[in-house]
Amino acid sequence: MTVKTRNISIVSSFVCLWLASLLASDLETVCGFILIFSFGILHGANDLLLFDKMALRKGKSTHFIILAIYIGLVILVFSLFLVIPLWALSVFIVFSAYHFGEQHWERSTLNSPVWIKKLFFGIYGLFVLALLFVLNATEVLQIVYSISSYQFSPKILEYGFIIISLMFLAITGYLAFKQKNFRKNGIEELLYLLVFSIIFKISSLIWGFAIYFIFWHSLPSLYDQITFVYKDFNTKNALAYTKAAFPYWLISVVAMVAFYFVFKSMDIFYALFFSFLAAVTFPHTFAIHTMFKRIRKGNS
Ligand SMILES: CC1=C(/C=C/C(C)=C/C=C/C(C)=C/C=O)C(C)(C)CCC1
Repeated sequence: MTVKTRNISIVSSFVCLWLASLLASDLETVCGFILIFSFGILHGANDLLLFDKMALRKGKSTHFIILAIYIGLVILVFSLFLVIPLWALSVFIVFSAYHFGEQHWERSTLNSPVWIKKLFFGIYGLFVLALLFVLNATEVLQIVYSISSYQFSPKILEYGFIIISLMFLAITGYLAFKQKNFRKNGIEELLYLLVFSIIFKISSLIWGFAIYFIFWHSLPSLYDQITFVYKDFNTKNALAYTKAAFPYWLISVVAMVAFYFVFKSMDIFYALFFSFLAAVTFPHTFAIHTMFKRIRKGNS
């Protein structure tokens, strides 16, 4: 994250927190979905453009091969949510955690072996998600039930939170001990975690998730993707990115709205929505991971 995007994230979070104190929880959820459907979906809608840009061989046939693999993967993951929902959900949470951690920490100079960095990205993301889940346990378990038909006790989330917190303490302790760079930003990062906890505690699940997902993940990611594809971030390039993403964004939003109106049940909608999010998240995580690798190598 750059200093500029981070400042935007901090200010927007406090504005949303203030909104949370004004809005009824149902309205918060509607606003949360509006944010997720706008910037959230947009930040993943150009994965095909990224894959095309990063492909070693360019051309129409490469584009169609990438498109076919992409569609195949999305259908496969979506189907896995129907057949083995708990496994699919667990893998989705681990992938998402890594993806959130990578976006948050990619720009900081951690001089550790690659595997420690990767482990740290994953544990950091898991810690943020565990905070969100444990502070909104009832709502989370209800959605997990609509996805998987398993009714877990809130204790599971509490134990999960304790285990992940211990892992997080161990790895941050190790990095703080080993690295001056890491210690330098430590207090600032801890304050962000405190801000996330307050947001997750005060907001409803979807609003809390949307605040983190949009302002701490999607907007910084959009900034990185636009800079990577068009070499510079400005209004013209942001518009070009949005134009390229528009057809994919529209298909996703129309599909989600159709799900809602066809099933007219919030439970089924949640199940379909998170399965859909997971299905597009797998190729997205891979696209962004490859993009960061290229940026580090200095060739885009
Ligand atoms: C909030 C939430 C969940 C997890 C969502 C996650 C993990 C989303 C990740 C999205 C990503 C990584 C998008 C792409 O960038 C559950 C457990 C499904 C159900 C309860 C509510």
